[in-house]
Amino acid sequence: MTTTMPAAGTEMPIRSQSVRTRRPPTGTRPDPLPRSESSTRAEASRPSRTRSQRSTNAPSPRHPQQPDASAAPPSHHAEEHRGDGTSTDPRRHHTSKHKYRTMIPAPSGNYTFIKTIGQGSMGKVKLAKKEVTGELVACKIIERVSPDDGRQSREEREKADAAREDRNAREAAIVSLLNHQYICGLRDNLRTRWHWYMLFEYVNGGQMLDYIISHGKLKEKQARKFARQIASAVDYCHRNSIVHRDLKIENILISKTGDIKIIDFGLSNLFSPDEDRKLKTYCGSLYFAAPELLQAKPYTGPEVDVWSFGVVLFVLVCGKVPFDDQYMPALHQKIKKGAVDYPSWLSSECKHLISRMLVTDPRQRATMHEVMNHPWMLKGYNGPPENYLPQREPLSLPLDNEVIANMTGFKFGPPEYIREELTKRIKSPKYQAAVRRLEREREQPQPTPKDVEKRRGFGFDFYKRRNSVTSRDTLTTASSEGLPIGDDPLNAFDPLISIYYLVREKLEREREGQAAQAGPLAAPPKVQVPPSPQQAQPPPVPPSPIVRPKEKHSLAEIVPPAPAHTDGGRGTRTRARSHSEEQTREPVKNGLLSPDMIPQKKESTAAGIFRRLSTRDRKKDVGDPTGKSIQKSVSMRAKSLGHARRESIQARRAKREAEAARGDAAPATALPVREETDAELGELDNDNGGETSGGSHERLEPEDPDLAKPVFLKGIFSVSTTSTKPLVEIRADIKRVLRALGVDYKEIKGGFRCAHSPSIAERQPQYDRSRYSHQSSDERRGGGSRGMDDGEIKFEILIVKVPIVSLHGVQFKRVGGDTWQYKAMAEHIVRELRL
Ligand SMILES: Nc1ncnc2c1ncn2[C@@H]1O[C@H](COP(=O)(O)OP(=O)(O)OP(=O)(O)O)[C@@H](O)[C@H]1O
Repeated sequence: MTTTMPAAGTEMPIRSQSVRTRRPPTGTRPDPLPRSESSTRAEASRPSRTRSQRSTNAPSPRHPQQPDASAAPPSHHAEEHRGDGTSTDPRRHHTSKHKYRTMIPAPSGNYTFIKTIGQGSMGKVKLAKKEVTGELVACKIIERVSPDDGRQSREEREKADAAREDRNAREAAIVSLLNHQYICGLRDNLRTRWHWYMLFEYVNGGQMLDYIISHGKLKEKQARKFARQIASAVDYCHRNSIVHRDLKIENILISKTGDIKIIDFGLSNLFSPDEDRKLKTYCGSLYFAAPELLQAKPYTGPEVDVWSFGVVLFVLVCGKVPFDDQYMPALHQKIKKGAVDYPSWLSSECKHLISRMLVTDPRQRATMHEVMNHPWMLKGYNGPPENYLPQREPLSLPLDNEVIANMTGFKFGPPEYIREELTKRIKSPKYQAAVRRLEREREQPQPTPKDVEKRRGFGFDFYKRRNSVTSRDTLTTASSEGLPIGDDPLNAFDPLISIYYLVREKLEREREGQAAQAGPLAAPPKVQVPPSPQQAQPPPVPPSPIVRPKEKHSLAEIVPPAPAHTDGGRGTRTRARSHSEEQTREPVKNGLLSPDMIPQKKESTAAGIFRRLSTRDRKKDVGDPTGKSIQKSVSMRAKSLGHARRESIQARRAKREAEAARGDAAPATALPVREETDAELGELDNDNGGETSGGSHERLEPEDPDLAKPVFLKGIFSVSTTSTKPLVEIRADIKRVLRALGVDYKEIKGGFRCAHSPSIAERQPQYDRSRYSHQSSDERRGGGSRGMDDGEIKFEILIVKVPIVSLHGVQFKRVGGDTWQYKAMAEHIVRELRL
């Protein structure tokens, strides 16, 4: 296929690792510029607006995906003052204590910031509340302009800013189109003169990383549940020609229902099956980066996600990364060699799956199809994970103008050009041949369940190495149907076609939403599309209504007459099965489930997950031969909600008292969920969580009695330890340990906000740019000194109150900084606390 489209392969280089080269302290040498910056020169040279134009801060309402074209990156020397009293001079802006506004006027309504909940290399992530509805969102704030710190010339800064602008627009465009239950959804998107504000659904169950720090590795059954959800989301992306490129444990959050949500599409891009449109940006976290990225080899896309997914899976089941070294060149070598030490207690199936994903030769590496159909993934389920891809038909002419007009954010060019290119692709012999092949398949009689099993790989010998794989079928069979990418006209045939589908589906969703708001009579009936033979999978099920992942489920959909663990049995495209895996598997406890009980069902599901997560095999922890398993002591004390429920409160109390009297460690208790109310969240000061004075001196009782109050547990996964000690003592212990470890802290409501700059000896591999050939996260962001000092980690320690039983728990939450340094510090603190 000939093309001049800049869809894939001509992307902006981004960064190499997000574990994490932090911005160097001001005054260090400038980072080298990303390699392909030249392609954004046109963007960089875009004229800045006049003073009067610039004074209009709030953009006009527009399609959320569509950046505010009027908010062009400002001149670096512009200075002006906004209506909200903050200076818009970039230089002042970066030094001002009050960097960000307290409210943002997004297209769908105003949002008020509550507090900072995360810090990435892009900037801060703040919890915000929509004024009208009270909905909580996570607002990712990305600066558009590098500060003038004297390290780069004006021209260099403008080039870097222009490249960053493209990447931000692409991230916003991609996340606004994705619609998947395991991908964090974009609620709103606003671009002002100085910032992008991306408002995502707030994922409030905590980070997967925190859970692993608290509890150690997961049982394989639990890891499988998460792995299937990750596979579902990744396959959905790949089939839409999108590669994430930054899959890592930090980018997996847990929702309140105990399901995963993938975040951070800041490094994602479109990919093409065409050999001549391979990607060339070497990005992602070093620990999770595929060896071909370290070798700067061009790649198609999906294969690098498969590698990172393999590392994530290893972390889930082992509680540590498979490749680790304090010395970065040695770490590089380990990754390139791909030699992994598998703990003896890992099942052979799990080992085999990971070893297929961590194959250094990308042509030999498992495809998503193989991963999703691997026996380990299928164990306990009737089939591979559902990818929740909507049903699609091949494209035909004429094309929809409205859809084309909304294909923005990817630098595809003007609508007429997109139309022309799409038309070319649809008329191309390759596309037409693919459509004919699909039609032939559809005309064939429905395959028997046995046939389908064979096709889906049940009969595939996963334990035999495939010797005869070609580059093409290895790299391109990301489809869970087994159709090579580039041969399937419906999925990942071409990035332009994929985006056309995604935009069309988004517009349909919006129309449906509007119709639903207008009332049930106005809502058009949903069309039931019979599945194609290709879509039909065993076991055969009666046709069900089409339901999108995020749509409300009818009672019938929520409570299917399916047996437990049946999520995968009906094919990867059968949208009727759009309820979550957990919902499917959760048995109906009695026959009396009524529609108004459905929300409670979700909560009980969450509790169920927690129960399963918490009942880990402690013996296996002890048997970790590597001695590196995370937080052994903590997990040894972990105890499940199931246990908590089974034991009477009185019995537990008596036991605790006896243990306390003996001086034993108190058992950690898995906790029922209680969400913070909006009112509680609102009590926290903006950005400082209600913090008071610095913690350089110890007070047994904080001056503000409110500070001493524990916060209620938020989410379901994060309590690392519990203690029978009085709250005052726990606080004093924490302060003692923090001081001993040289951690700066501030008391905030319910706990401590901490910052620490690890010593050289404490540091995980540091990414010395003079030796590391890839672009850093700083470069991804376009340079500048925003963010934390090199090596600094920020985290919170919250003392949470365990409802029902009178225990307190200590919860850690990374706010920013290197993940693995944070992990090491959190483990150290917990060890020292000896709760
Ligand atoms: N939707 C969300 N809900 C809750 N917390 C979130 C959400 N999105 C992000 N966060 C928090 O903010 C942190 C940083 O977010 P994110 O990874 O998107 O930013 P980033 O600047 O791209 O980071 P990185 O440097 O890792 O690329 C996350 O680790 C998480 O703790």
